Amino acid sequence: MTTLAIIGGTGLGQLAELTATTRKAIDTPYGKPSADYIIGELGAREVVFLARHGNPHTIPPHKINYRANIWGLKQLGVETIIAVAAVGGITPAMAPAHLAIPDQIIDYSYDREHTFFSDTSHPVTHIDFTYPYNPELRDALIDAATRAGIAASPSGTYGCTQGPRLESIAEIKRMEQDGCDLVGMTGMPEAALAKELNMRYAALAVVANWAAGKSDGEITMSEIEQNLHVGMANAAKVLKMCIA
Ligand SMILES: CSC[C@H]1O[C@H](OP(=O)(O)O)[C@H](O)[C@@H]1O
Ligand code: HPA
Repeated sequence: MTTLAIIGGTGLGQLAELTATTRKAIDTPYGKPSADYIIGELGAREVVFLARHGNPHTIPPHKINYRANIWGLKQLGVETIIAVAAVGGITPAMAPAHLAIPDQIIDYSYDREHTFFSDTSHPVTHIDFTYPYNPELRDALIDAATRAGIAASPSGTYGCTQGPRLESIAEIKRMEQDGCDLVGMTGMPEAALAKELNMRYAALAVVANWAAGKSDGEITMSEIEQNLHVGMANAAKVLKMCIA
C-alpha cells in the first residue's frame, strides 16, 4: 500500500523524478480532486503525486477542492504528505529561491471548505493543532536538506492569504507583526484537513519572490518564474534525499 504523497504547487506541476507511473482518478464525497493522482516510484519507494492547481495549472488557490484532494490521498492509503509550496519571503532570511521548512501557520484565508467535521449528526470534533506540521517529518526534511547540501531555514511561520491576488505592503507589514516569515495561499486548510484525517503533513516552502514592500517596485511573474526555476530544482533534490 502506498503511504507517501507529494503535493506539488506553483512551479511543481509534475515530478519528473517519478518513474513507472500510473494514473488514478478518484471521486470523493466532497467532489473531484484537483487532478488524477500519479502513482510511481522514487528511489525504492512508492510515491503518489498530486498537482494542487490541476494539470494544466488552472485552479486558483481559493477554488482548490482541498477536502477532495486530502480525502483521495487517504483513500489511496497515504499516511504521510510532503506539501511543496511557493511562497513570498517576508523576513530577511527568506530570500528568493531559498527553501524553508515552516513550523507554524496563521490562517488569513476565508470562505474555504476547511473541515471534515461539519456534520451535525456526530459529536463535535476539535482536533489539536498545536503543531500544524508533523515534527518528525519536518526533521526528516531538515536532515535531507543538510545531507543534500542545500541551505534551508529549519523553521518559520507561514501566513496563508486568500489570493489569488498578491498582498499590499500594509498587509505584509501586518503579517510581519503577527510573526509571519512566509506568505502563501494554499497552506490552509490543507494542513488542517490532513491532521483531521490523522495524516503526517509537512511543507517544503520555496521562496518565489520578496513579499510586497520587501523589495523595490512591484512583484512580477517573470521574477517568480526565475526564482522558482532555481528553488524547485533544489526542492526536488531535498525530496529525493528525504524519500531515499
Ligand atoms: C504568484 S504565485 C502564487 C501561487 O503560488 C503558490 O502556490 P502553491 O502554494 O500551490 O505553491 C501560492 O500559494 C499561490 O497559489
Ligand atoms: O508574495 C506572495 N504572496 C502570496 N503567495 C505567494 N506565493 C508566491 N509568492 C507569494
